[in-house]
Amino acid sequence: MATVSLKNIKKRFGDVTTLHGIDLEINDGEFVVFVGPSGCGKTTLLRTISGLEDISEGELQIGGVRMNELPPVKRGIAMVFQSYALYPHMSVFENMAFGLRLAGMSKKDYTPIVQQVAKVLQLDHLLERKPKELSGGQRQRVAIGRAIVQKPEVFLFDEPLSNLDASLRVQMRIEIARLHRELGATMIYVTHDQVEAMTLADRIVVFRAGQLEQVGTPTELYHEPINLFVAGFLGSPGMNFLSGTISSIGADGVQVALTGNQNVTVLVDAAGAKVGDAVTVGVRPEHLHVDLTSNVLTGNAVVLERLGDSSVLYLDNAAAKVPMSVRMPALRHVDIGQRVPLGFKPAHGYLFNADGKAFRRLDPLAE
Ligand SMILES: Nc1ncnc2c1ncn2[C@@H]1O[C@H](COP(=O)(O)OP(=O)(O)OP(=O)(O)O)[C@@H](O)[C@H]1O
Repeated sequence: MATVSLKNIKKRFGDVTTLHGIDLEINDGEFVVFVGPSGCGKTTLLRTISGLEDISEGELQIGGVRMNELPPVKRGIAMVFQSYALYPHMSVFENMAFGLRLAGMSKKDYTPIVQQVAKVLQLDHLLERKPKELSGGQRQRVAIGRAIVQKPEVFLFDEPLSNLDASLRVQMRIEIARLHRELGATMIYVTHDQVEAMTLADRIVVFRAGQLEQVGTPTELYHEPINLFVAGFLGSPGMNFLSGTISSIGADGVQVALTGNQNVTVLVDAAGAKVGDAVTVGVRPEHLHVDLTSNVLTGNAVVLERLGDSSVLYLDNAAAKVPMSVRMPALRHVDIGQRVPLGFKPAHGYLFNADGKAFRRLDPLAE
């Protein structure tokens, strides 16, 4: 059983505290993705789990056994880094076999293991090559293969795909998802890539300044973020935020008077709110449409980005601090400077109080 249990984990570098008491239970076989802004402690936490960094306070258990004092090789984990960290003078075969050889396994015993994993990763025809004779994607497959041959119970990935080009990233992402299914191992994965987080994770952990902000399935975090920070962090382009005050509260939702004489209704549970409260309305770019006549917001087009499969239009709006983004059909044309009215359904809106805490949405998965 490779559960990973973090109990009040703290990490200090000298006087500076980087992790402020992390509590997290990861299930056997679960795929957990860590996300958060640069410097929030994701890599540090991964390194404390692996044993590359000491834990200043708290307890780490893997499979129910305390790991704090054990060296990395005794923890049943393998780590894959962004930089691949392959030995340049060794062949692919030797790189993949390195850990097994170090553990004292004979060549006769490790050769079939390396060959079998190389086959799964489509590296079998490259075993004699040196890392410099490989593409980035092939090198990262060697690094992953080197981890797999050790049959770890827990894989730790630190931005493993960030050095690859876009199409290779997609291929490798699919490969990692397949490996997770086939190996059934527990995986902890750090990334800055929204798509990797949303598609690979059973659960996503959002970090902020050395603390857990929210833990949940990708769907929960996307549709029911607990606060403005999580709402703004997941989604690309990010959620639009519009400031205003509550003008009425009824059974069909909360009405908000937005800056700039715009009135919208958002379908949320208004517990704790009262008329006159300052609030922030959130709307995702994909939920704003030109043909909707409810909750109309009007903006002046400033930039139209054509992405091929769709376009993103940016508009100035009196209630938004930064230009609002709107996902548009690929070929729709909008002139820069044109005034564009956009509506959204009340069920698609989000509402946050003055402290940034989200009100509970009444129909979070509404089409
Ligand atoms: N060895 C170290 N000594 C001192 N401070 C460190 C050390 N390693 C990390 N830190 C600090 O700890 C904080 C967290 O760093 P960490 O690399 O874990 O962040 P991260 O969330 O992984 O960031 P990124 O997404 O940019 O990789 C940073 O402020 C960093 O400067």
